[in-house]
Amino acid sequence: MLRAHTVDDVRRAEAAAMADLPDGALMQRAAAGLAAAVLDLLGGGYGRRVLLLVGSGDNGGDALWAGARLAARGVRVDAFLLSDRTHEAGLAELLSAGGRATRDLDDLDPRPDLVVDGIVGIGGRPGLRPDAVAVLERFADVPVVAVDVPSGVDVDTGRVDGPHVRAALTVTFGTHKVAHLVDPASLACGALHLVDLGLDLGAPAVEALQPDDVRALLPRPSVDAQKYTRGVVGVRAGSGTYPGAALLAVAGANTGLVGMVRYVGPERVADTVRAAHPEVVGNGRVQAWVVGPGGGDDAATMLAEARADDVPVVVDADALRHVTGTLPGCVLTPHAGELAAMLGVERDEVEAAPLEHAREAARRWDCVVVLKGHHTLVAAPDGRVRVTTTGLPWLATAGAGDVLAGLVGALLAAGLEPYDAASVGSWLHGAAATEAAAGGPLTASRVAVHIPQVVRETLAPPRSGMLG
Ligand SMILES: NC(=O)C1=CN([C@@H]2O[C@H](COP(=O)(O)OP(=O)(O)OC[C@H]3O[C@@H](n4cnc5c(N)ncnc54)[C@H](O)[C@@H]3O)[C@@H](O)[C@H]2O)[C@@H](O)CC1
Ligand SMILES: [K+]
Repeated sequence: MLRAHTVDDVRRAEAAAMADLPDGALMQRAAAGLAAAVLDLLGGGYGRRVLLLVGSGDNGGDALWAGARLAARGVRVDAFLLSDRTHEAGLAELLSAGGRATRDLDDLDPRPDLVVDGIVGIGGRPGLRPDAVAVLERFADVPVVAVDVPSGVDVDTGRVDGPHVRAALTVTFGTHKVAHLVDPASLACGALHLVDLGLDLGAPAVEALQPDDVRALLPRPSVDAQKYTRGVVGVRAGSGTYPGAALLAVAGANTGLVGMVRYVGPERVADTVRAAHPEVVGNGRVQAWVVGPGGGDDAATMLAEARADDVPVVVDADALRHVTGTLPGCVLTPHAGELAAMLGVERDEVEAAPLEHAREAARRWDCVVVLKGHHTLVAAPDGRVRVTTTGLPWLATAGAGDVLAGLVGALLAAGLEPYDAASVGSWLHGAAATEAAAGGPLTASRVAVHIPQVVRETLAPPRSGMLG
């Protein structure tokens, strides 16, 4: 599991660790990891040129100590000091290693290979001051390595309300922070590299499933499995106007993860579904329903009928408009626009603070909420949040959500808890999209086709090491 903690969590863990360590030991670990990552990115040391942007706090200290290590490896290191206050020991170390420091923009090496953003870290307020904006603009074409977090983002919420750094790589310390995983800040981080500090941290604020976690959670048939014991999922979707949504939701449900798939909808649509998926049968008992894709005016009835069965329901698309009371045990799968309409706010507000809105929705409707986006969020009513880091921008395509709803429904019917069904479904959906795209465009139908292959690869035992 990839875990992200709040600033308070990190401060507490760092204080506990520092009580047992010599002064500055954590900063040395951080700086060593940062310097190694920068050397890796530069492809070597001697002759390379690095510009450090140094703020007043320990984030600047990390940059200076790492800069000293780089200078010792033959890198030309210029430090631009953004404040009258500078980490003194770090600055002295940089200068004695042969680095240079200035407060004058015109004194800087005009052509650095890399900028290191040590403006602010977890102690920073969101936004950047004009001097930081000016230097970033001057070197706008140079890749940036962010120290701990891209300066200017709101570390605990992932909001980006003002100017901020856009990094090619973020080297973080001790644990991931919320901003690394949650949009829109996650979009400013580039690749992530975690340097271990040996911190003892508690429960994370948000987490992201990794292949091992998905492997452990994925349902698989027991040796004496029958189709009914493996779970039956029902899909109520599609209408005369949107027959394709039914096909896609059924495609997402019918990937072999359950024993049986039922479809309930207009006869003409049912014929099309059966023609494409001959295994699919009609109405009957199910362990979970998927309701809403392409439902149009029938969505309210679809939701009421599914709810009458007293099994978990995945509520998607048109059915989301008909959610009234709480839905314990169910899963809502809105995109930002749909969630905004449900909460009575503007879409922009949801996009600016998806974590806050997903959490609020999960609390309000007392169910799991999947807020779809670049990094889809899965929020549980008890406050837990998982972030999906699989997938790619090509997945922003019509019908992809229908496939996801069907897939999550199948995992619910197979017996996963709603939080696991939603997060595992979202993870598989993203991974299947990446396989389907193979570096190029994709369509929603192709995502469904690739799900079994992703399940196969995920279930395969990890390759053994030398001792394995
Ligand atoms: N606490 C620890 O044990 C460790 C901290 N480390 C580093 O220390 C960082 C935290 O250091 P600090 O607590 O000193 O805080 P920061 O260095 O993140 O920033 C705080 C300083 O920046 C100023 N500031 C706040 N917002 C600003 C803004 N928007 N623009 C310009 N200046 C602003 C503040 O006045 C304050 O002086 C971490 O992010 C990490 O890089 C690492 O060395 C690992 C160990
Ligand atoms: K930074």
